[in-house]
Amino acid sequence: MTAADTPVPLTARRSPGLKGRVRVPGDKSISHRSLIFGLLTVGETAISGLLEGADVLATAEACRKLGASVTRTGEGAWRVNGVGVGGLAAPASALDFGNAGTGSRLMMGVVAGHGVTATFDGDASLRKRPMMRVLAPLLSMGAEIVSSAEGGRLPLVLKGSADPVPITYETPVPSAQVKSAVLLAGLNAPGRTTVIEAEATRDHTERMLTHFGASVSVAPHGAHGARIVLDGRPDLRPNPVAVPADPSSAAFPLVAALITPGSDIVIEGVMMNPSRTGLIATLREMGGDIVELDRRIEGGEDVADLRVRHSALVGVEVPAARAPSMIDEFPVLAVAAAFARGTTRMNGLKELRVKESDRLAAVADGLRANGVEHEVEGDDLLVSGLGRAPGGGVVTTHMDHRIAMAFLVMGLAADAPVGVDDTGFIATSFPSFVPVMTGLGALFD
Ligand SMILES: O=C(O)C1=C[C@@H](OP(=O)(O)O)[C@@H](O)[C@H](O)C1
Ligand SMILES: C=C(OP(=O)(O)O)C(=O)O
Repeated sequence: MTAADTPVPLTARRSPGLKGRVRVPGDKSISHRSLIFGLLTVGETAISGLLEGADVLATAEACRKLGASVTRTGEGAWRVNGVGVGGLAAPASALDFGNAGTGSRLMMGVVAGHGVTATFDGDASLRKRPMMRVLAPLLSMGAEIVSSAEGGRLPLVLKGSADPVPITYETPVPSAQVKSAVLLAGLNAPGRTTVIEAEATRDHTERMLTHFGASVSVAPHGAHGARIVLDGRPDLRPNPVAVPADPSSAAFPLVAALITPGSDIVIEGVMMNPSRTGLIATLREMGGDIVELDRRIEGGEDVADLRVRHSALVGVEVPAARAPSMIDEFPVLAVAAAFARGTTRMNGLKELRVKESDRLAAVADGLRANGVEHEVEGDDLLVSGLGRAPGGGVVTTHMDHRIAMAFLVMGLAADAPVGVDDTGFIATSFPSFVPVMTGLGALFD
């Protein structure tokens, strides 16, 4: 099963300066969570600005199978009537999460903390991804794996516990999905569930717990970490969610404008949550002209309109500690690095190997196909930028939306066109990518 039944290739070619104002779709992380919190709340949760991408639609369908009524009332406008913490229904058929790590792993946490059994499945990419990182703490909370593919992979049958054990869990990998799964299971545990992170990851679950009335505290832990403590069995209260624009999607027009001569664009309402702005910090260090206009609070998150102009970029070193705040942005940063002068060294990219594809390998292959000098040293990626990229390659996307979008961006400024073998998976996170980019003047064929 794939997002598109047959691959849809596309080529990007050298474009005139990008111009105009755009808004990218709602944040994927917050969209998944808004549906899941709607499921776990009795009463009606109204969501605006929901990302209507395939990943999030799969989560909506799973919420229905677990007992919620989920309806679309307009573009990005959704209503969820949930069952409340402890009230999950046993699903009558498998929960199919398609390409989505976030949806599947967060819902494993929800199921683990309820006395129901559910089958989790996904596409060929999701079936390859490690699930034991999430299942290990959930098993210690009382869940059981009834059956699974090798190594706890999907397809998987998970039996939850009606009376989960509150635990203290130190996450061995920097992963918001692992943290969130434990906290979601802990919602139905009688007592305090604690998650300790050595490196703090995106905090959308913690913020949403507070937004829905749970008692949760977050304290610093070590130099870069966090300690999160949740009181179990709250009565969550419905509260509307306004989903801000996704910084991980904004990254594509942003880098496109920086590398395409003559560009001057505005990207509206981009979420500026500090746990997500590592790319913007890095591009500014590289000399990127990114100006925040009208910084404000929308839907409980800092947002800003970003004015981005073509810039002469230079290579920089990206510290490993910054990786969690830009983990999905490395493919497009590698493209920006090709157009910079000098070497950009990106440290600590181990987690890229377990995304929709092995992104470290996929990015390296894409750079090679387009004549960009680079090296993978352990878990670090070094790109030797010449201020230009030869292009001329066709990139294998491996069912990975971010690989497809990153290399299409490269093609807008490369000497020769850049092709990607399949754009079908772009619909998982940014279904309007091609029209949004075309509206700015990007040339695709
Ligand atoms: O919690 C989330 O919403 C996400 C966490 C990250 O994954 P990891 O938890 O595996 O780092 C990120 O890559 C993913 O796109 C979304
Ligand atoms: C890694 C990603 O998503 P997920 O883990 O939800 O599949 C992503 O969107 O880049």
